[in-house]
Order: sequence, then C-alpha cells, then structure tokens
Amino acid sequence: MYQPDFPAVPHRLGLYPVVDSVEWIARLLEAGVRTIQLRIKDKSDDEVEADVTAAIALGRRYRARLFINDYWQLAIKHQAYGVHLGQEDLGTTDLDAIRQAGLRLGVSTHDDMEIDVALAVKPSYIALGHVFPTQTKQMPSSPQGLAQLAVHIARLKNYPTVAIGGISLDRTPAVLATGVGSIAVVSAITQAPDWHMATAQLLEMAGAGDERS
Ligand SMILES: Cc1ncc(COP(=O)(O)OP(=O)(O)O)c(N)n1
Ligand SMILES: Cc1nc(C(=O)O)sc1CCOP(=O)(O)O
Ligand SMILES: [Mg+2]
Repeated sequence: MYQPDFPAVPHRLGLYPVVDSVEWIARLLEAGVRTIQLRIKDKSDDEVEADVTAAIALGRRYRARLFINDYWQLAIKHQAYGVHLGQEDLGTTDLDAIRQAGLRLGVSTHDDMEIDVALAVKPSYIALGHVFPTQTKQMPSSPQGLAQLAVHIARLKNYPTVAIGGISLDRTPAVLATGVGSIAVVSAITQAPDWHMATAQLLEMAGAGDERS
C-alpha cells in the first residue's frame, strides 16, 4: 500500500535527469522533461542558493517536478516541489520540517536493508541504485543488476520507484521492463554526443511521468 508520510507523487515519474546546473535544468525542461533534480555537490548553502532559487522558479514555470538534492533547508525556504536525500542524510535531516512544509521526499537505497530504512520513513518515492556500473559517482557497493532490481520492484509494488546508475539509451528498455516507474540518468544525457536527441529518445521510452498527483 502506498501511503507516504509526505505528499504523494505520480506512480510513474518517467524520465528523471539529474543535473548540476540551472543551464541544464532550463534546456531539459524546454525539451519536455517534467521530472528533474538539481544535484550540486560540496558547496555551502550560500554558494548554491541562487542556483536553487533559479531552478525552483524554472520548475514552477514549466509545471515540472523539481527535486533538490541534499540542500533540504534551501528547498524548504524556497518551496521546491521536492527533496532527494541519501541514507546517510536521513539521520541529520529534520524530516518533520520537510513534511510540514509540504515537500515531496525521495530516498536513495542500494539493498534490502536500506529499503527497510526508507520504508520506515514513508517517503514519496524510493530510488534503487546503482543498477549498472557508473562513472559519475564513486559507489561503495557493487551494481545490483537487473535481476535484483526486478526483485526490489516486486517488493515495492505499489510504491513509486526510480532506478539509477549506469542507465544508457541501450539499457533503458530492459530497465523499464522490470516495472520501475522512472529512470534517473546523468551521463546518458550530459555526456551524449547529441543531448537533445538522447533526451527525446529517453522521453519516448520512459515518458515524462504521469500527471501531477
Ligand atoms: C533519483 C536519485 N537517486 C539516487 C540519488 C543519490 O542520492 P544520494 O545517495 O543522496 O547521493 P548524492 O546524489 O547526494 O551523491 C540521487 N541523487 N537521485
Ligand atoms: C548520483 C548517483 N547516485 C547513484 C546511486 O546509486 O545512488 S548512481 C548515481 C550516478 C548516476 O549517474 P549515471 O547515470 O551517469 O550513471
Ligand atoms: Mg544526496
């Protein structure tokens, strides 16, 4: 049963690019993306606040689901659609503040134990990674692969789910065949020889997500 303690998101979030600049947010929203994340690493709140506010304004203009990675206080201050947090963030974040501000919450997981932790938080969606090897982030764990992803999706049947890690254009059909509602990608778009074409192809396969809930 999907009864999150945070506002619900559509079951299928569709194509979900994870990008590190307002420029990428602007061009991907213009290209038709409707679920997206601003992921800027290792800067102070002061350094990122202008980018966070600009990204949130763009998200509103395009009626998109804009998640802020890590900077949950800024996300609350500027009323983002949602926040994405990792497992290690859960103990240091005021989850009640996010809930009371009405923001959606996405939580990363990498194995069954982390899924148990995430389910206890009752977030809006659960991310499952990393499916394949990735060059984008150093991962302490091994890739879980498609078979394990499918097991997790079966366990989480009514929960909105997002797959992440090494998802390329070629691998997308097999990832979607597990029943996952969304594919989160970095390099498949940002390192593509033609990002516009790659985005159009990924949107064609994964969709832009269901209507807002
Ligand atoms: C959709 C999605 N899934 C997983 C992650 C990873 O988040 P996290 O574990 O917080 O690690 P960093 O991205 O902060 O390095 C994500 N960002 N988005
Ligand atoms: C940011 C991130 N988080 C992951 C996780 O498994 O939690 S994998 C990942 C990087 C995904 O980049 P790419 O699409 O280029 O492989
Ligand atoms: Mg994070």
